[in-house]
Amino acid sequence: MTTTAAPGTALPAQAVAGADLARIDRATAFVRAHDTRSALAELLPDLDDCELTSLGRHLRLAHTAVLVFPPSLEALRAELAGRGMTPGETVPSVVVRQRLASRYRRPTAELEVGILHTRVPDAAAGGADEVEIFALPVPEHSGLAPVADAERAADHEAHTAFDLPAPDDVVLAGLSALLTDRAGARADGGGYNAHENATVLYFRTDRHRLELYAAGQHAAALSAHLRRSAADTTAEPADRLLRQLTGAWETQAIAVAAELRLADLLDAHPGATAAQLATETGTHAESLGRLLRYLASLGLLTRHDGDDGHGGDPGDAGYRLTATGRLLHADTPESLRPLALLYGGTFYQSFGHLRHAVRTGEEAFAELFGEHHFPYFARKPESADLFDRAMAASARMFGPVAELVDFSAAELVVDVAGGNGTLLGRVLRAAPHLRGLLLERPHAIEAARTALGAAGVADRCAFVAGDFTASVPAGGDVYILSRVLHDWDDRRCAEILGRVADAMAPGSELLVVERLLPADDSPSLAVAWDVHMLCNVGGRERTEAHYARLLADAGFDLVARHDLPLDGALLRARRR
Ligand SMILES: C[S@@+](CC[C@H](N)C(=O)[O-])C[C@H]1O[C@@H](n2cnc3c(N)ncnc32)[C@H](O)[C@@H]1O
Repeated sequence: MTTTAAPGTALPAQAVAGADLARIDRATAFVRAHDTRSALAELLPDLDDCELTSLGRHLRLAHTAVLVFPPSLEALRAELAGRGMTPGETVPSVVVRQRLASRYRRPTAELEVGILHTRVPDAAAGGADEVEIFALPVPEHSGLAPVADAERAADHEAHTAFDLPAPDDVVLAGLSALLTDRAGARADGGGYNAHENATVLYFRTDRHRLELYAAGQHAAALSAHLRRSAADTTAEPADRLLRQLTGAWETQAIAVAAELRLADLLDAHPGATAAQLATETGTHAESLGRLLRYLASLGLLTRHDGDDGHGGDPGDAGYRLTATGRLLHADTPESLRPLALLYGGTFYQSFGHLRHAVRTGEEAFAELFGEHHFPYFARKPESADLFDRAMAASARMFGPVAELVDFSAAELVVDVAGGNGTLLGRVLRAAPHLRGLLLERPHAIEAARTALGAAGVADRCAFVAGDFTASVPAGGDVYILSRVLHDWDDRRCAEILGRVADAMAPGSELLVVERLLPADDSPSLAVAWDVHMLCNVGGRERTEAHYARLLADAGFDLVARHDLPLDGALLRARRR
């Protein structure tokens, strides 16, 4: 199935998508707002002042880069001209084209990626003055819309480039080591470009992709960098299996860090030692030091030797958060702390009974705790609250929904089993004319009312305590089922979809948010979550084709699919 916009949401044939223009504008704004030093500080927040100063001596901000999908290069040039930008000649891309071909298993001939370099008017002094735009034209009916959707969601190719005004092998190797060992970046390939006589090294951080561009050939630094890039996939089988067998230890180490609020403490006291953190948390200093070292090896913290600069006693080491570790901070928007506590707590216990689920096909959770997880959590307010917050923790998945769907003609959106209202809140904030209705089990209604109150939209929202297998409120223009169907087997899904279909008028739209199992062997978080559903919920993850069948049987046509962050997907279905 190709991705199509729902009726009423189609863009004029020759318009560049708003999401692409917004990304070009962000890249341009970055160049306008940053000199080399501030760009390094923003992109590599784990480095201290001294390290940033040293990096700044060797690097110069060169450009920011984005990949966009205009209907044609002419349409893109017209948009850029409107922004006072006149790109030079379009140069064919080799690297990005190749990466897209292997990522989406498409022939390179289908992917005519061009590169446009354009100067940025009013660029900041001491920084870059250029944006590099990779453009893959996606004319109507080209069949490339799914590639565009997936790339817009994942942003694999956006990067910021720095060049080395005075490159040599030693400097390049040292910069590469600093980025990987200290700044939490991963080596992400690179190469020698004989046409330009330049060596390019790529790095990926949790937030972004960086390029180091050095004139000349630096074979030793490049081959060390490529070895680091390949390290993950070339590990010995026994080494890889041993690492996998210790996965449960990682879950527990992270859960203990979350419980002790180490991220909150390290955010307030960067560089704190094990002894200082032990005093704050009332723990055993030497043992906490060993946990901190493990967390650093997992990439959640960076470790700094004591002030003598010669290694010192490990107990004197100070610790700082990486971007990954910061996600455990309790007050970060979209904090993953609740998920760490849930996966290291109740769901950890039930995963210990996975063999029961595999032997019998019944969920291990119910075998261990005596009931299905929804009634179990409902009886325990603290656990129910943790579950709601853990669901909201992956709300990054919902980010693009309000942009992808045109709600302008809708008046009422009904979120069926909307949890604590995170998605509905985002939709209502994005469309101020819209009213919402959230259907939930009685125990979850208060949490939703509070969360939507905090989001400032509760006055436009009705809260209905009910059971979606009995009935779903009628009268909505758009209905949402987010991460609901994966909780149930096909028979129960048919029942839920039947009640939703009963409530909906012909032609109205149903939005389904789920992780989709890939139809092939592509990696996806859905594969692991499918086992989680088996073990803990009694549901399953499904392929797009499987959802299409369930929807069709309940009276819906699946009309579009958009990829979302965190391997999520938005399926758009129309009531027949
Ligand atoms: C996995 S959560 C998803 C919550 C939210 N839609 C989201 O994406 O964050 C599933 C929700 O289904 C709700 N639920 C379970 N059984 C229900 C029922 N019979 N009627 C209404 N809601 C139900 C649960 O309370 C829970 O909040």
